[in-house]
Amino acid sequence: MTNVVEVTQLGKHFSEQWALRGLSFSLAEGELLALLGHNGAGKTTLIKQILGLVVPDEGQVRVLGKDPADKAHRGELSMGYLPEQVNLYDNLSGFEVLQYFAKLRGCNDERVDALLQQQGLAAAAHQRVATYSKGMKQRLGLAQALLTKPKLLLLDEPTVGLDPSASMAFYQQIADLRQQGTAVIICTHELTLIEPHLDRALILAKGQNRGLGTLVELQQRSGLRSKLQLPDSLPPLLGSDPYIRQYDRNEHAIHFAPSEQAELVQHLCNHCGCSDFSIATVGLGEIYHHCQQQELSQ
Ligand SMILES: Nc1ncnc2c1ncn2[C@@H]1O[C@H](COP(=O)(O)OP(=O)(O)OP(=O)(O)O)[C@@H](O)[C@H]1O
Repeated sequence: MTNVVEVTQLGKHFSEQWALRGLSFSLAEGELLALLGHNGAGKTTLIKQILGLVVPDEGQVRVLGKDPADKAHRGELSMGYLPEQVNLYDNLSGFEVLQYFAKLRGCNDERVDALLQQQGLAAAAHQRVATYSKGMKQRLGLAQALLTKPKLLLLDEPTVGLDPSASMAFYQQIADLRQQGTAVIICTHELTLIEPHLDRALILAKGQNRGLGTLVELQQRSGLRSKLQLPDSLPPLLGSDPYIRQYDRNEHAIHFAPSEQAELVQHLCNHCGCSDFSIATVGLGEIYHHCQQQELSQ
C-alpha cells in the first residue's frame, strides 16, 4: 500500500540558512504524527513542503505517491490544512465563509450544509463569525479543512485556546477521521494534550530530526527512567532481588526503564507485599525537553 506521505532526505534553505535538512519519514493511512519543535525549528517549512507551497532544495516529498508541488496533481491529492491563524472573515456568516472556501475547491452547498451539521454549527450557520466563540471558530476552521474529504489532514496548533471539553471533542473527531483512513499531522506545543492520541512523534530542532518514533521507542532511546515512589512509612527495601539495585534510599524511590514497569509492579505486589506507591512515567514532555537539552549541549 502506498504511504500517504513519503519524505526523503528533505532539505530547504533560505539564503545561507538551512530551515530543514536531511529529513526522512513516512506516514501511513489513519496514522497520527505529532510534529514538535521550538519556534523556528522548521515545522511550518515542512508543512508547506508537504502542501506543495514550498519547493524543496534537496530530497523529495510524495503525497499518495505524487509530487505535491506539481500543479498537475494538486486537485487529486485532497489535503486539508488548518493553519494556526485562519482568516475566517468575521463579517460573514459561518455558512458564507464555508461556501466561499467550498467554491474555491469545487464543493457544493450540500457539502457545506453537511459539514456545518457535522461540526454542530447548523444552528449558528447564519450568524456572523464575529459572534462565534473560540471553539465555534475552530470547528468552522476544521470544517474548511475537511471540505474535500481529505486523505491527509495538516493541523497547526488546532487546540490553542480551547477549553478541555472542546479539546476532547476535537480529538474525538480526529479519531473518527483516522478510523476512516485519514492520515493526520498535528503541529503543537501542547504535549500533554496530544500524548494519548499520537502514533508517532517527530521532534525537530534547527531543521533536523532529533527524535522520531512511538512514545515507547522515544522513551527507550532517551534512556530516561520512570520513578516509582514508595511511602515514607515503608521500611527501606532490603534483599538481593534485582530491583533493589535501582532503589534510591534517600528518595525512597525506584528508578526503572519504562519497559520494566509491569514486571516491577508485579514484583513489589507479590514479593514485597507493597501495593501503596505512585509512578511518574516518562512522558512526551520529558522526552521533548531531553531532546532539546541534548541539542543545546552539542
Ligand atoms: N520565507 C522565509 N524566508 C526566510 N526565512 C524563512 C522563511 N520561512 C521560514 N524561514 C526561516 O526558517 C526557519 C524555520 O522556520 P519555520 O517557520 O519553519 O519554523 P517553525 O518551527 O514553524 O516555527 P514556529 O513554531 O515559530 O511557527 C526559521 O529560521 C525561519 O526564520
